[in-house]
Amino acid sequence: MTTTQQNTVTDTDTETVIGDARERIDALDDRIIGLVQERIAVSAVVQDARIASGGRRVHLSREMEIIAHYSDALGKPGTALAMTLLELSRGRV
Ligand SMILES: O=C(O)C(=O)C[C@]1(C(=O)O)C=C[C@@H](O)C=C1
Repeated sequence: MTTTQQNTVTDTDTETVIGDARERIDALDDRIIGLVQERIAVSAVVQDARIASGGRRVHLSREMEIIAHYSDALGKPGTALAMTLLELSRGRV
């Protein structure tokens, strides 16, 4: 096998690895989006119940717990992710 042929095989393998991994990423992203949509719906149940009983939409101490949970698990970007999830779930404050 010549060097050029070896490189061709290697390039094909690389494309297969990348293509397969990207399919898995796309499938994971679909599941993550589904989970985010589910989170938004469950959060609405909590907010609606609180508002119906005379409370407010926003519960800051609970938000601090959620942000801490994400930042403990994922570091500083976890904070941004938690804040994005909260904004998606209760709108902008
Ligand atoms: O856990 C609550 O009390 C909620 O209302 C849910 C939720 C959330 O999406 O996590 C939404 C708004 C509140 O400010 C805090 C948290």
